[in-house]
Amino acid sequence: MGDEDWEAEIIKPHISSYVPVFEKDRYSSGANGDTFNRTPASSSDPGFSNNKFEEGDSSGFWRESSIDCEDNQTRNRGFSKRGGYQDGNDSEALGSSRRGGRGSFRGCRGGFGRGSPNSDYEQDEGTQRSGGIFGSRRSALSGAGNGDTFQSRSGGGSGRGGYKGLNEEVITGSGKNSWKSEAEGGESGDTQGPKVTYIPPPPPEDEDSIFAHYQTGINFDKYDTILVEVSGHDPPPAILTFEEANLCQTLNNNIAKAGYTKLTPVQKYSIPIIQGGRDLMACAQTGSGKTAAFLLPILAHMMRDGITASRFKELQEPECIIVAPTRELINQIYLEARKFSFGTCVRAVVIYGGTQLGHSIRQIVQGCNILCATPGRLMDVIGKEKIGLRQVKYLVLDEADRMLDMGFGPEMKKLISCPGMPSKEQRQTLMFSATFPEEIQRLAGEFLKSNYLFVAVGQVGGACRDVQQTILQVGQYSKREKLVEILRNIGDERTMVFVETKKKADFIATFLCQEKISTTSIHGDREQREREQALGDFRCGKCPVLVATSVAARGLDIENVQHVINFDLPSTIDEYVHRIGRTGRCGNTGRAISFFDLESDSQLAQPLVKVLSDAQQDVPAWLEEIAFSTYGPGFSGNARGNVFASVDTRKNYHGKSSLNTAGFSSTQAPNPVDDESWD
Ligand SMILES: Nc1ncnc2c1ncn2[C@@H]1O[C@H](COP(=O)(O)OP(=O)(O)OP(=O)(O)O)[C@@H](O)[C@H]1O
Repeated sequence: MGDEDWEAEIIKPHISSYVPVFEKDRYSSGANGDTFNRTPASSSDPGFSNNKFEEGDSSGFWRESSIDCEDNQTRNRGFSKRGGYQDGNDSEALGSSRRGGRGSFRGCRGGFGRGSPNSDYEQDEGTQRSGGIFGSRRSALSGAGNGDTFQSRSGGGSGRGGYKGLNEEVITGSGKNSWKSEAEGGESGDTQGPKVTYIPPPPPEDEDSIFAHYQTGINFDKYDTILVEVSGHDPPPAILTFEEANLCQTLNNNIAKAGYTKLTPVQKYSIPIIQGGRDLMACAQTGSGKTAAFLLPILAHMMRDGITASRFKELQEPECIIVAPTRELINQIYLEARKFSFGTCVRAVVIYGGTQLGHSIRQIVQGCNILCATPGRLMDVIGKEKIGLRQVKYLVLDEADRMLDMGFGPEMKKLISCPGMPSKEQRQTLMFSATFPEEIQRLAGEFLKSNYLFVAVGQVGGACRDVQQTILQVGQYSKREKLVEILRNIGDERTMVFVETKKKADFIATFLCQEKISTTSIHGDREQREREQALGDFRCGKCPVLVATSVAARGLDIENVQHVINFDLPSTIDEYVHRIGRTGRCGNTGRAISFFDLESDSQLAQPLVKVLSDAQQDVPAWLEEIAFSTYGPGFSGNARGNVFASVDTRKNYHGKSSLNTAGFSSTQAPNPVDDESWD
C-alpha cells in the first residue's frame, strides 16, 4: 500500500471533517478564543458539531486508535501495534524503546513535518539566499504551496530521508545538501506553506513581572539529602551558599528579587564547575533549578570578563548560545536569562521557529550577548550571516539528551562544525538534563573537552520524589471515561494531560470541552500563536486543563501544576520522567496518574517498576507481574545495583558519593589524558 493509500485511509469522514474545520473555524480565522473552553452553546457551533464525538462510542476515533491510526507513520508501516518502529509524523513522542529504540529514526520516511508553521522564509528580507555557508537551499523546495496547511503539515513527501524533530523543531535529511532550514519550510520538502507572520508579544518590561516567581515547596529543604556524585578529573569543591559564588552585586540583587535564598544541589555543584571554566554534563531531577545553575555562572563570567556592548550591527557575535528543543522552553530560558541579567549590560535575545524570521533578525541586530534559540532558527540566522560564532565562549545544550539524539544530534553537529565556531578546546560546553542515557552520553564526548565533569544529582533519569505516582490499568476504550472521572474529582486544579499524538490531543481537548471541562491544547500542529495562547490560558488558570503531546513534556515550568495525567503512556521511560516532572517542582508536591494499557504498554512495565521503586512509590502487584513476565525471572524491579541508575559512562573509576550538604565529595575519573579518547 502506498503512502497515498494510507493518506486516503486516514481521511475518514469523521476525522477529516473534524480537524481542519476545527482548526479553520476556531483559529485560522483569527478568532481570539484560543481555547476549547466551550459552553454548552458553543458546542453547537458549526465547526464543532461536525466532529463525531456525539457518537460517543468506540467506532470513530477509538477504532482508529486501536490500530494507532491517528499516526500516519504507523499506517505507512502497516504495524498494528506499537513495537518496532518510530513514527515521525503525527506522534510527537520521542520514540525509543517501545518504538524501536532511540536509534529508531533510521527508518523514518522523512521529509515530514511541520512545513507550514516554519515556512517563514521571507522575501521581504531580501534574502533569496545566495548559497551562504549551507549552499543553496531554496532549490531543494519544489511544488507550490497549496494553502492547505493541515495537509501540508501532516502530509509530507515520501522518501526524502528527513526527520521531523518529534518535539518541535525539524531536521531534514542528513545527506549531502539535504539540510534545509525551518525558515524555508524545508521540513516537508515539497510544499512551501504560507509565510509565517507571527510576531510574539514582547517580554514584560515591569520589574514585578520580570521577577514574578512561585514559592518553593515544603520539600525544598529535602533537596539537601539527595545524593550527589561528581566524576571526572580534579573537580572544584561545591559551594553551599550564594555568597560563596562571589557574584557581582547586580546578580546578587537579581537572585534575591527572584526569591532565591538557597542553592539547590545542582546549583551547588555546577556553579563552581562552570566558574572554574570546566565543561560539564549535569543530570538532576526535574524542577530542581538547572536553568539558574548554568545561567548564573555564565552571567558572572560575562560581567567579569566584559562583553561586546550592545549596538546595532548586521552581524552579531554572541558570547553565549543556548539551545533547547522546543519553542516554549527556549522562551522560558530566555525569560530567566533576562531576569538574571536585569540591570546589566548583557543583552539576551530569543529566536525560535513558528515566528516571523524578520522579527528574529530584528531582535538580533540590536545587540546579542546571549542567544537563546531552537536549532532550526539558529541555523537559519547563522546561514543568513546575522549571527557569527567567533566570540562564542559558552555553548549550552539544555535537555541535552534530546539535543543529541537522532533528532537534533545531526543539527548540533552541524552547529559545532560551522565556520567560526570555536573548537571545543576554545569554548565551554555545558549540558543539562534530568535524563541522560548512556549512549547519548557517549555521543556527547564529541562536544565536550575530554576532561569534562559529570554531576549526577540523585539518580540519573530518576523521577522527582515529590511527585506521587499512580499507575492505573485502563484499557483504551475506558480511558475517556476514566479521564473525566478523575478531572471531575480534581476540580479546578491545574492538570496536564499527555497524549501520544497531535490529533488525539485535539480530540481529547474537544471531548473534554463537550464534557464542560475548560481545556486547551498544545501540540506541533498548532500555530505558534495558538500554542502561546494555550500556554497563557493554562498558566493563568483560564483553562485549568492542558492536553499536550510530548512537545510540552520537557522543561516547562508552570506554577501550580498539581496533576499530570498520562492518558497515553509515552514510548520511553525518560519521556515519562520528563512529563511527570511538570508537577512537583522546586520542592512542591504533585501527582501523576498514568493509564497503563495492557495492549500497548507492557514494554514499559519493567522500566516503570524501576522508576517507581527508585522514587519510593507504591508499585502495583499487577505491574510487577507484567514486568516479570515480560523480562523473565532475572528481573527484579527493586534491585538497585547502583544507587545511580546511570552514571558517567567513563566509569572506569570507583564510585563514591556524598550527601550534598556534607560539603563535597567527588569521584575521580582517571586523568582524561590517559582515558580512552572519544575524539
Ligand atoms: N535556588 C532556588 N531557589 C528558589 N527557586 C529556585 C531556585 N532554583 C530554581 N528555582 C525555581 O525552581 C523552578 C524550577 O527550575 P528550573 O525550571 O530551572 O528546573 P529544571 O531543573 O530545569 O527542570 P526541568 O528538568 O523540568 O527542565 C523555577 O521556577 C525556578 O525559578
